[in-house]
Amino acid sequence: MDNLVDRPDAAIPAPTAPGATLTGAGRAPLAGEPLTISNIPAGRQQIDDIDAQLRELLATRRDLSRQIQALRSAEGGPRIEHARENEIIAVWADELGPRGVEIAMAVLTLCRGAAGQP
Ligand SMILES: C=C(O[C@@H]1C=C(C(=O)O)C=C[C@H]1O)C(=O)O
Repeated sequence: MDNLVDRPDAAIPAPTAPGATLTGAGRAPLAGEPLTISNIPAGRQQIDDIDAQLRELLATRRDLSRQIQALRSAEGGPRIEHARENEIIAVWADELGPRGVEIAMAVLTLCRGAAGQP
């Protein structure tokens, strides 16, 4: 697929990965870096790419979280630690307000799962 991000410099090489996006500087965007688009399909492509990255990160986070929970359970501890979860929620709240709290709680719910649940 063609790169849909604005690339004023025609000499910029094509992205190496199919569907990969580049900044105007011809490199992959850094996390948190603002991206400028000039049409709706370009913006939607960016959003789809970001959503895919978020899903991958969530899967990695869930795997790590489950490993920690299993280690603690194996040591006879509780699978869930509310104090740690409250610290995490507070960070999200500081950054994003009430919606951050909702997202943090959804993330924690995903990562906790229930016994025998994916
Ligand atoms: C991963 C852990 O275990 C559980 C899962 C957490 C998480 O997904 O962030 C946080 C606290 C615990 O309820 C941990 O204690 O760090």
